[in-house]
Amino acid sequence: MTIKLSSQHKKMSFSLQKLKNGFKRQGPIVWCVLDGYGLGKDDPNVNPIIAAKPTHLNSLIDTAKEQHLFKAIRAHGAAVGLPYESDMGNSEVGHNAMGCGQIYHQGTMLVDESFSSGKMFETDNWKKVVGECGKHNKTLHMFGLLSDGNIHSHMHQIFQLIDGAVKSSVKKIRVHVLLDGRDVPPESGLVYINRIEEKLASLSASGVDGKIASGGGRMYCVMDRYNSDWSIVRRGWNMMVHGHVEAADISGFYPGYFKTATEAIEKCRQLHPDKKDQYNLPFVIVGEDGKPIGKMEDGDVCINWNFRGDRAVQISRAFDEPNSTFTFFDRGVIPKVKYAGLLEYDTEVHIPNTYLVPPPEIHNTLSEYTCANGITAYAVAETHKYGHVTYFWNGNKSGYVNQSMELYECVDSLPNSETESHPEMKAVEVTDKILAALQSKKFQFLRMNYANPDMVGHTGNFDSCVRAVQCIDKQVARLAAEIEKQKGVLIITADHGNVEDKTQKGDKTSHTTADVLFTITDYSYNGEYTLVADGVKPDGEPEGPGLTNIAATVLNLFGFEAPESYRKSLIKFK
Ligand SMILES: O=C(O)[C@@H](CO)OP(=O)(O)O
Ligand SMILES: [Mn+2]
Ligand SMILES: [Mn+2]
Repeated sequence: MTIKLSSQHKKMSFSLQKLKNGFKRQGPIVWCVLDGYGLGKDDPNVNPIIAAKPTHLNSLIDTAKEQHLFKAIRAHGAAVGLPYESDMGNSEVGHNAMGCGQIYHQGTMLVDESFSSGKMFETDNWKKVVGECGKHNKTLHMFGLLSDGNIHSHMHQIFQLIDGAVKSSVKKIRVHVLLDGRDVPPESGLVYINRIEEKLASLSASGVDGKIASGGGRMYCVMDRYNSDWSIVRRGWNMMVHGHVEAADISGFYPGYFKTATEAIEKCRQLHPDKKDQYNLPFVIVGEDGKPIGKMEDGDVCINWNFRGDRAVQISRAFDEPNSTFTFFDRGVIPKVKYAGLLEYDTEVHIPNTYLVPPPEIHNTLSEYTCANGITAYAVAETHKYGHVTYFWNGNKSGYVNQSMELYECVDSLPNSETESHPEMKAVEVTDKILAALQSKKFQFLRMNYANPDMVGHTGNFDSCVRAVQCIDKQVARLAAEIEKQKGVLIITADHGNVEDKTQKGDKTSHTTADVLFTITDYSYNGEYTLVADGVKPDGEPEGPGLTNIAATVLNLFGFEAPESYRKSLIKFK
């Protein structure tokens, strides 16, 4: 697929032209994202959505289909700025795409480009960080998600970093591995461990001592997001920086300190067969003398190889910030380590201080246009997805676009570990919040995210997935009833697939490449428009439709022409 890219640097004026035909919807417009709700097979044995029989959602979809206000749209691969058609969608690229109406080369693509051209290895930051490490014979530490899921990280990029470090004369590398099991099969960790161990062993031919120094599951060590649970970051910090496993994670059966990563993972699986890679207990590798082989020392360097920001921000703060602002846990004696992220993770508050590849510069977001054109906006989600409808939505910037025009609200999530047993999560409370916002009549444009289909989808548990879908079905009915009362518009879509493709065995935990639904329920619909017909591409575009076409569609519903730089609206006026 050839994709015309948005200019990365062009800034536009934000005032919009009114539609020439005078069309405009008066009521509130609500954009509801069902996170991870893809269009799957019509088979209740593999698709929890079919098994759940979501009657309210189905009836909204059926009506939209009759009115030609329903489409299946693309949410993966090139349509959201990812390098390969085999790349499943994810929340970052999906919410970026929905929130900016344009296709940008996403982080992983920018990393691939700057690694393969060799550009990154010539940058001042690379020389300052890794070059100096080689020159002064210090240890290079590297950590991140050990995976080729291409959502937070990719193995081939990790290997390219290692090769680059060897070329820059680094002689000692210590790797801290976070097991995935969420973007790749749930118990595939040892496959990736073997691959990286082989790679590290091959370095000895060049006189480089490379070893795994510590590790643990991504959802239990390091990769928290949106300040949901700082103990996850603390556990990871202690194992990676201090070579220390916390007492609560140690038992007679699982001593926490091991000779090899494989031994640690196998022990953990015996102890907790239900936990799988994502929740693997932390482990630290020790040498013959029983001492950790990869504690961080003054003068060492540490690279975070994850390119995606949400789960990289908190650990970056732990490395970068002084005690005066970092109050989340006691970091102990902090070694003077030079830290670099693969990308800049938050482009508004600039986290981390040092990064290796410039991130996508997402300009001209929908929020900038709505704020500039007098449209008041509201956003809500529970903690696990709060940043998705704010930070990702606004192009990886964490603050408000215009606080006098917007309100963002967050409902506290339950801990991750309770998602499987409480698949209802906080959907009721999120709905309560948006209903209150609607009833306040303060907002014209309201967006929200139901976390359940995605978060429960990641547990792989089929029955929990069915309950998750049934729960959001009820909540969507509550939401729709209020929007109907206010003669507003309800848009339902999803950022990528996940929940629609599961097994009874529970061994499918990842996102998918499925298309997602796009449905408009317009409670003052009078046949004035439809969506572009099936098989027809949005105006003059070579491909599509996809998530990036929604923003222009929404601006049309507000009575505006979409800006030139946006992917085309899906609306056809009669
Ligand atoms: O949990 C996450 O970090 C990702 C999967 O790695 O899911 P999502 O993109 O839906 O946030
Ligand atoms: Mn998502
Ligand atoms: Mn997900």
